[in-house]
Amino acid sequence: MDAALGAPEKMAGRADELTPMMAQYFELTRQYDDALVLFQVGDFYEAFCEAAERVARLCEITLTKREDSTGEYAMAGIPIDNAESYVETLLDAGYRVAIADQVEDPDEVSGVVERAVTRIITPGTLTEDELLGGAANNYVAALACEGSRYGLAILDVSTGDAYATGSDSLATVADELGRFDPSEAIVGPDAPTDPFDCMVTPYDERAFTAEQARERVGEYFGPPERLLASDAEVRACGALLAYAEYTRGGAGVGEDGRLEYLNHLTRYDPREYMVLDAVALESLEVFDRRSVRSSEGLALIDAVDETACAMGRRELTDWLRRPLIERDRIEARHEAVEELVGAVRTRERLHDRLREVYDLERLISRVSRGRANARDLNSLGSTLDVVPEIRDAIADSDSTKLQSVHDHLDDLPEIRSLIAEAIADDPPPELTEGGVIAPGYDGTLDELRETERSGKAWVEDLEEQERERTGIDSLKVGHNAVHGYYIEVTDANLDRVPEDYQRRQTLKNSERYYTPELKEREDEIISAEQRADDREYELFVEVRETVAAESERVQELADALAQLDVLVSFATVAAEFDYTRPEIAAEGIEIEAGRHPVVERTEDAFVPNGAALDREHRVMIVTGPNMSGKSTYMRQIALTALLAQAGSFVPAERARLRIVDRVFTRVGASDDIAGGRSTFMIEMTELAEILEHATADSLVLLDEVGRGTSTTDGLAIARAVTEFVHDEVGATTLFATHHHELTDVADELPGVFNRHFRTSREDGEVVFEHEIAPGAAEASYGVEVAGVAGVPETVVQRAADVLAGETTASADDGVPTRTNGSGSAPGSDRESKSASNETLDSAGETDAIRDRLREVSIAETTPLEALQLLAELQSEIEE
Ligand SMILES: Nc1ncnc2c1ncn2[C@@H]1O[C@H](COP(=O)(O)OP(=O)(O)OP(=O)(O)O)[C@@H](O)[C@H]1O
Repeated sequence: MDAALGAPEKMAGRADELTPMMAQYFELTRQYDDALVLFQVGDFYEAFCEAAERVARLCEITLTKREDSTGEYAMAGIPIDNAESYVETLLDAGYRVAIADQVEDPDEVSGVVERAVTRIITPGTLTEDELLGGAANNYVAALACEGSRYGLAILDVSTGDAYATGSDSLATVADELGRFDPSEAIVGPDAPTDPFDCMVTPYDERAFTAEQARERVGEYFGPPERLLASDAEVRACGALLAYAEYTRGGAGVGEDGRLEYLNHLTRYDPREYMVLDAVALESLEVFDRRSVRSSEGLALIDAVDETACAMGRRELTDWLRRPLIERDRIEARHEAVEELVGAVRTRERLHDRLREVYDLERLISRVSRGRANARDLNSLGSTLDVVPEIRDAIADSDSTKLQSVHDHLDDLPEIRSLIAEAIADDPPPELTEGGVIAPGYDGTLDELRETERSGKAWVEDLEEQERERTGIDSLKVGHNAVHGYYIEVTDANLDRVPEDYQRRQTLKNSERYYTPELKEREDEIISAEQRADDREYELFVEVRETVAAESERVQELADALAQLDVLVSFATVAAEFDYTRPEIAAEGIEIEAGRHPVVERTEDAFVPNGAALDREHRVMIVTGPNMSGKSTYMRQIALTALLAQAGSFVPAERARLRIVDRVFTRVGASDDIAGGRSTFMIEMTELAEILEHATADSLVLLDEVGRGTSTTDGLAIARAVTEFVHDEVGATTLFATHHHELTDVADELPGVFNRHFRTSREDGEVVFEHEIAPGAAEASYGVEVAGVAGVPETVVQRAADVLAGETTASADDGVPTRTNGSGSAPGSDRESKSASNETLDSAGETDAIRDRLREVSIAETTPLEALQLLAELQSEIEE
């Protein structure tokens, strides 16, 4: 157990003697023993004992100590005003943070102020806007297991987005987690933690019991069996709701403990969407640009994001993460986009209006949690104000999708006018200091403000009056926070001070007075002001509760606006970058002049390429030198399918696409040095996954499979995989390879065909044309590309010599030779130059090295070990 968590040992020993404040701290640390308790003492959040040491070290703040009659305790304090950055540091270090606020006004109690945990901040349940990076969703997940069935629930506490799904396969659960990428997870008893890539903690087992879970799900979403498919799902959902309530620590939770803004759950079957596992999302660079290949930091989402509001951006993320597989739904989106592409003015108007839309999902969540201020309500109000115009703009649309959005655009008229009438125009962020309620909304408040105003006006006139009465021209009337109103007279005029003046304060060169009447007015002003402020707060809370009661309608509106924003965004991108509406077909992938949506933005002269695959031509072997464009081409086909199924138009002149159930990728291996898995091992694991799960409806991208091992093994594996994919799986497959021998398979298997990337030579240099053409490439040009990439000339020349020598030598060795069309490498003019090559002929040495290499088990060798071996072999040769 981490010593920084739970009740400090030092206090446990003398629990009965602790001062009342420390006793409170002790009790809270005992109760919230899985979180670091930050305990409010005035303007600071304090931690004590081991927790203080940990906080001080992590947050780099000074460790002090507190001494009282019971002893000395280490103490570290975080200033409340900028607690966020410190809390973030603690979360990053893997802690949950329980915030224990003072829940009583210290001025109003004698003795120790009551404190309570008002929220527990955890990575997956953040709602503090400052800590949430921008518009993106932040998810917490729960996994439960019942027999062989897994149930997964996912929730964004800041927006109320909730999902549930289930499967018999842990791999499917892992794929779904790959889509959502949660930042925290809780797991039920018996549920595995290995599919998670985030902070995972077991949580109170009781919350996972069927009985408790069923009850809780019922409270939020109605009868569980109407919504969820298995007990495992119910248990995951119930536990997740319990956890979300727990982290709210009672604040902003309804009377019955409910989080009122959570009232909609999307239950889906993983099979309702195109499956995109974490490997595919990463290698296609859908959300993050991780590899060095794609240019200038753009991911797919950046290339197609013209959304106007934060909700739209989140919705777009969701559509790209879960592309559809139902033809009708896909075509409904295309139809809407088509209509918006054609209606330029409407589209622009919609975009402009949507920019005025605030993040309703987060606003309503703040409203329900009792954390919204008057500015938030005004933001909600101004968003509702633009809804009628948005609704009008699509009122006459033909598209059924736009019509359905239209029907959900409810501007909540009563809430809109309530906010307009009740909330002041430019309110302060605080709620207790007045200025939040508009004049005219409440008679009592207006009277109080009038009393305050007329009192102040009387005071303002007083200076002039008293100057006249006393004849003292320099007399001043002023106010300060400590002494209130006063009349100030300089020492030179003290002899003219009237009798009814009573001394209030003596300054260096003057005296300050008050009169009984001034005092009376002052009391009136203060009391009216105080009562008005209290009244405002009371009214505000009433308004906020009325709005909270409509959270479900606000969420529906938010959802409609978000969908519209994505459709408008797709249409804007389509118009600006010349995308076309894909035709959804029963069979085949036919693309004319297709482009890579990201690379085309950064490559000045992007060369469009087509593709034609169908049942008779289902496996395309793509050859061509390094850098000729193979990877770009394969990804562009997958991205075209993904975009089309997300509902977007696609970057091509024409596209006819079948629906794909899953995209598999095995492209570019990255070393997993920390995990101790070799490149080859990763490659084979991913390959195994593909071969096991791909179906005839899948799209499979294989990039240089078999690269991490010897040429012979690599070729053998590549060939076997091609045959298996062709014969057994039947998936539409693109296979980029440097094994030219693989292109021979096209002659043997009917569904396999060759394409290559054209290159030409200009002044002895390779020129990449980036154009795909029928048939196989002639050779790989690897050595020339090394030259283009800046490898020193001597090395390139040496490589050219070795290559020529090897080609000759290998024929004698029985190692497979290149069998491209002409039977000789395109650099055949080099062969004569390297006739005197000496490297590969000292037989004994070569044999010894070969033997050692043969003994190496590549699958079990880490990159570091491989480097070591290489170094040893090199030194042997040198000796
Ligand atoms: N159709 C195209 N038009 C213009 N430029 C392109 C095109 N396709 C690719 N490129 C450019 O060529 C570069 C190399 O492309 P890519 O990585 O796809 O080549 P490759 O053949 O897969 O290389 P390797 O065999 O080394 O993996 C890319 O960075 C890209 O900028």
